[in-house]
Amino acid sequence: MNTPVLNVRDLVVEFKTEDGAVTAVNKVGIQLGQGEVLGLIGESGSGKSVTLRALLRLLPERKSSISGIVEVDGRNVLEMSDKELRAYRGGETSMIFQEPATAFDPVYTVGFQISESIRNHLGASRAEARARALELLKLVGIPSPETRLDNYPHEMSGGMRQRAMIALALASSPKLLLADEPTTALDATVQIQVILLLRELQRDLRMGVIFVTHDIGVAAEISDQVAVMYAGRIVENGKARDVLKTPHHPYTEGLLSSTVHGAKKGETIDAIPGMPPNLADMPPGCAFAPRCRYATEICHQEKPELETGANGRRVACFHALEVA
Ligand SMILES: Nc1ncnc2c1ncn2[C@@H]1O[C@H](COP(=O)(O)OP(=O)(O)OP(=O)(O)O)[C@@H](O)[C@H]1O
Repeated sequence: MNTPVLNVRDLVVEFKTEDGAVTAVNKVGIQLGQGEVLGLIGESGSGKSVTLRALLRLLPERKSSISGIVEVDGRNVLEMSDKELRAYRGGETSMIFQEPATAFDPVYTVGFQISESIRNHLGASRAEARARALELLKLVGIPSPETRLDNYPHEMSGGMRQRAMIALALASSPKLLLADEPTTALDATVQIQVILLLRELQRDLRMGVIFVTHDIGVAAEISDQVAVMYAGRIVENGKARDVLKTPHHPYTEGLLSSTVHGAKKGETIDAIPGMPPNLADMPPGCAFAPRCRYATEICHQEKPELETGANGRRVACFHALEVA
């Protein structure tokens, strides 16, 4: 791997709930090189969003705890002071969301908000920041950017707002971009355009990107490496083309065959029977065992570790060879 921009080790996130403590993210490790895209996939509730939020320490402080190592560009985010965190969020690391309304304040123009971010993070003058904001709107392919600079968020279409949010995320020249299903709310053609745009920007700007998606096709399109999450753990990780072509974990295999069957967002995945476990009541062995057609006795008793094999592929399954 080239210079690592992100090094995550043993990341654990616990929430205090009425049912007791639940571990939403369990010993997650991620290595991401400069200019590399990681596609993070898994069913709803598997811990993808919580992982991204943990990387920005955007979790309810009193109701959650984070431990492990999160190094961005060599600095441990979990040890940053409040002041350092304010500079880091939307600075070295930016995030884009499914719904741009979460990123923009409705009472200010888009241009003003992008300029403010440039001024805060890069210390530019007002005029410089506005000129750079204009460049960014052009870069993300917004037509008539001079006019659009003075638009309020609600004056833009969904696809355009999404592009504007990407411009906002790029305002600080981040090293790491976290994208949480940024195209799910868009219709299919706009989705493809936004994904191609992100891919192009990421290559040109050499950013590390974590891209969360339900959609295996999107993951295959955009990712260099893929990590598959199940019940808070990474169960498989490796080069995108290897993992998506020959999965070694039964869960990845199930996700892939459900895509082949044409399951769309919101449809039940018929290739994987049953439901993910309740985090407050986890089975003693492998969390996937109750739904797994390969499961044997050991799977119901012991948790498989994430083992590294050939080509850097990591898999947590006693039956990985059989699946492969
Ligand atoms: N503030 C919270 N308090 C308690 N539990 C939480 C909190 N936020 C998330 N969780 C739990 O953490 C688990 C992981 O949630 P997360 O949102 O990361 O899943 P996800 O994989 O991103 O799903 P989706 O694709 O639906 O966004 C879920 O079981 C969720 O209920």
